[in-house]
Amino acid sequence: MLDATDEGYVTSDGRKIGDVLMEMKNITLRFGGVKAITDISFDIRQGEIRAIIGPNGAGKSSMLNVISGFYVPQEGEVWYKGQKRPQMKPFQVAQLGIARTFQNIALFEGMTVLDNVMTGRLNYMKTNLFQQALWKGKAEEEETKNREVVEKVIDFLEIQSIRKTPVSRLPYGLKKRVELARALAAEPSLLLLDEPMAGMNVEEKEDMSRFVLDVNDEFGTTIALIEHDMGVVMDLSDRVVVMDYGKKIGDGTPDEIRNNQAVIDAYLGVAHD
Ligand SMILES: Nc1ncnc2c1ncn2[C@@H]1O[C@H](COP(=O)(O)OP(=O)(O)OP(=O)(O)O)[C@@H](O)[C@H]1O
Repeated sequence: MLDATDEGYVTSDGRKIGDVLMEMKNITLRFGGVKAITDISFDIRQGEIRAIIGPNGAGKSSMLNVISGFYVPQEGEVWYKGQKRPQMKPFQVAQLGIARTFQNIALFEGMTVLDNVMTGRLNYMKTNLFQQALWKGKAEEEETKNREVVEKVIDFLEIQSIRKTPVSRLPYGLKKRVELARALAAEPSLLLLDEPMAGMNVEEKEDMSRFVLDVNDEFGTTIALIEHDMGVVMDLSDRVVVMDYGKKIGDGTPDEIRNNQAVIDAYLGVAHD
């Protein structure tokens, strides 16, 4: 077991993981008669890479959607930065510094890579057209800052050469990287990745894994991800939550999860009581 105190813990590769950033407390989510999540609690700590895994239909996407504010659970509480988060719309959650990517790429296909990444700055564009006319200086300052962040992200994710290319012309793996760039442009405190490697070939998966690790390392961004590829999850994550039929059946380091009998049974399809 990790010796996670209130102040955090140190990973096997020597990274310092800090205080609790987000805490899910006794979350239950139902769709009519279907219980997608049953009484699940776990936390996400500052600076860590936290995975949520589980077989098909386990409730992973539902959980990610609760974190992002898209679904409101019938029971339980979401705590963020030490405060109970009230019921919020997804755009308000985004304003709290939580950005996400989607399982099915959700980019503006007709727009260039640069323009797509710029949309990640929308929450920072405070001046409207009227204000821009009145305070040209302020609007220019804002624009400069937005461009700076966007260019930094584009450099970081090595997509300079395609910055003017319409997204529709890009191969799948690069589209996924542009989605990551857009989420990063928001300078999130918590980055949610919904199956970042889905549909990728081995080389694309290796690239994406490297970028996820680099983002965490370079910007200190806390990352929560759901992913089907077990190899990727075990390599990338500091701690893993395992769900099965809407319940939490495991929570720990990749090594602990590998040796957890309930997890092994769930993946082998052992019958439930
Ligand atoms: N919008 C919805 N309406 C009704 N039922 C839903 C809805 N979304 C999910 N469910 C049900 O909730 C359960 C959990 O689904 P969820 O998509 O969260 O699982 P998952 O672990 O992400 O699955 P997968 O790995 O296949 O994407 C499933 O039984 C699913 O059918």
